Amino acid sequence: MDENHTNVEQELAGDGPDTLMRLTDVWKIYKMGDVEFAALKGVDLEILHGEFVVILGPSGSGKSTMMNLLGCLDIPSKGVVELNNRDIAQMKESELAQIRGQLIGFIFQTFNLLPTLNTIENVMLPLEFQEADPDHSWKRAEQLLDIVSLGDKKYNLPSQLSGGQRQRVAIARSLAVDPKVILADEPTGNLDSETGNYILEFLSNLHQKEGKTIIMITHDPELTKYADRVVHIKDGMVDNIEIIKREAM
Ligand SMILES: Nc1ncnc2c1ncn2[C@@H]1O[C@H](COP(=O)(O)OP(=O)(O)OP(=O)(O)O)[C@@H](O)[C@H]1O
Repeated sequence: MDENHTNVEQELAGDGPDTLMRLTDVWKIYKMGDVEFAALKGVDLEILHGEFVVILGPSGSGKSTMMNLLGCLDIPSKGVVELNNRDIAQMKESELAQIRGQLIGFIFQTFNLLPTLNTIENVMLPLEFQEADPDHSWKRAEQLLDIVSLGDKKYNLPSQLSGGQRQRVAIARSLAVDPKVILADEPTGNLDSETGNYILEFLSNLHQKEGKTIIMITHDPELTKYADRVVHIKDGMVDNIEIIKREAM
């Protein structure tokens, strides 16, 4: 087994330190011709394995920029982003792709379902990328659709589902490879409050019962109620970090 392979296996197993991700003096500077814009300005942040962290900030504060770094979709202009103590800027693209495909489940505000694939095909997609056995993928997708109460909508196209149902398909898809981390960008942004609440409770359940690390990005303070910590960001900087102490349930 080569060294890179071993490293990815460790990343995926979550072996090692308590800290899943560490951002140290992270800057992201976008260049538009001669003009530069600093979207993140020296962010320091640690995310622990098994935490539910909400990153909260107004529009333009740098949340999506941060999500791209936490999701290993981008690297910083300055500073270091580490995943299990390894600098992501030093990893090969193939290794980052494997991490994105197996360690992290992504959920987006706009659901990002493929319109020409039906519900079960959308859920199976990440497994197909991992070249999983098709029978196994089908069974796993069926099981996940049952979990999100959409067992009877397997053959519907996304256009034949409500917004809340589409987001439940997207959640089932994000869980297909059983990732350790769920990265959710405004997951309830396009949903009414009742449906949004269902999605939030579902994520909280994944955190409490299955120990998944949940990183959720939002502008809405109402969505912080299940978080262990809330990271407030403002103008590309961490304004403060709030630790939520909940009554024992
Ligand atoms: N590719 C880019 N080129 C130039 N500037 C960018 C780019 N992407 C983002 N920005 C700028 O960086 C800042 C932070 O953007 P970002 O999308 O991270 O904010 P956000 O908090 O996610 O906002 P929203 O809640 O509105 O999605 C904004 O001022 C934005 O205009």
